[in-house]
Amino acid sequence: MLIRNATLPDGRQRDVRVRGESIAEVGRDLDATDQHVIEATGKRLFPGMVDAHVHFRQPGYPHKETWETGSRAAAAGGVTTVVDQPNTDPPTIDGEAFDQKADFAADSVVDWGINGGVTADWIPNVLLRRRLFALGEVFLADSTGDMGIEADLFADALEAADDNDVPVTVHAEDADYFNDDAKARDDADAWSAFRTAKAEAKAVERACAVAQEHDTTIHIAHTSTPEGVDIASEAGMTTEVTPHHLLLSRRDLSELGTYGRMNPPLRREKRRQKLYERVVDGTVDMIATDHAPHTREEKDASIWDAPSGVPGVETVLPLLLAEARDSDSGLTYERVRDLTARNPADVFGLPQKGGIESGNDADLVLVDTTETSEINGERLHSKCDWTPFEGREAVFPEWTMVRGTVVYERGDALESDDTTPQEDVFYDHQGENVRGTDSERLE
Ligand SMILES: NC(=O)N[C@@H](CC(=O)O)C(=O)O
Ligand SMILES: [Zn+2]
Ligand SMILES: [Zn+2]
Repeated sequence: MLIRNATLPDGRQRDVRVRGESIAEVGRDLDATDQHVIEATGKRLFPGMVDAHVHFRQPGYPHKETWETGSRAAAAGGVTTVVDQPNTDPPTIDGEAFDQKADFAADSVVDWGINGGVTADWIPNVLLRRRLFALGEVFLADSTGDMGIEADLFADALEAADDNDVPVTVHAEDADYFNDDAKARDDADAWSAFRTAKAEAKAVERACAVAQEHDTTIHIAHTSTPEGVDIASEAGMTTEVTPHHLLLSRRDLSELGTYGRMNPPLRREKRRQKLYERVVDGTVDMIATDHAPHTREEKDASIWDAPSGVPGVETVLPLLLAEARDSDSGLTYERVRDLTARNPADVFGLPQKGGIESGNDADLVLVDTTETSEINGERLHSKCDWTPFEGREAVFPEWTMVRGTVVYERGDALESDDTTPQEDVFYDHQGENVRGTDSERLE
């Protein structure tokens, strides 16, 4: 197969030859004899996004999301690798729970990794011998799933992970710095007033100090404050930022209500802008969504009773591409590529992912950045039929390919002879564990 005359993120126009599951050649005027040609003139080709932080909710909460619906949403958003977090039921804290989740993940149309969780009941020796993507998110404070842990356990977990060469990701909030005065309020902003920016900064500081004591590195999940990013980056650790912390702030809460409740919470507009600067200038390593779907029924509660979390896996790359279209944002297409593909692949050690280079997996996304459309929650493919980004401009993929197989084609991008609107199409494809296959499972 030959993808002809695509514009790469750095602006070069190239043909890309896909053979089997891999990119065979990137060059100019490649021979198209006997090739299935996909015309890409005037369109941009990106490496598929590696989203290091999603919650696909199976096993345990299939009414919120399943591996089928979550991975379809990923594919429709140009995400070709997802990493699932451990706060499922059962939590992914032992070998059996890992294996059970891996069986569900077989429904995924995109490639995947599974993280292992840390609680007082975890079985490190067994868990760390599974093909884990990483240990984490290790919850330093309670979030959805109530998996918050004590300081001693964090240090033990770091040591165990280090001994097994498994990366560690951390949900860094410290409940000692939550502001109980906010509990007297019942407006949506009370959640942001309660889970303070300081609670994040303090937890990042402590987690980084423990990592340094153990002469190892950690990755801070969903950093929501410039303070948190700076502390982590100065300590030599890596960070991710979510699309909601990048693009939304406390100002949006009057409209979002409990649909804007997540952990860590939305911050003041000033902080959001400083976070954005750090995403632009390279201090932040990657964007990850923390895709955390909950149903409308669950979200329609008081600010203290509603569950924390917002979906994001289908809208992240489309939103970032819309930002990159706007030259005032400072965000370039190359930076978007680094934040969504190259850096997560580097940080988590996936040499075959993250770039349009010969030899890499053919994980590709074709987009037409000359046009935007408005995000509409009901048209998204997650079970969660709402989004905090309703109405925002976005650039959705025309198609998404995972290891050489087109897994998704957007309906209105398909050629059609009549005027009836075409449905989006998903194709059968079995995503693989990016850490290795079942048959290679270590015992
Ligand atoms: N971010 C959230 O607010 N919620 C996440 C858990 C988490 O990432 O902390 C969830 O699983 O719902
Ligand atoms: Zn978290
Ligand atoms: Zn999370």
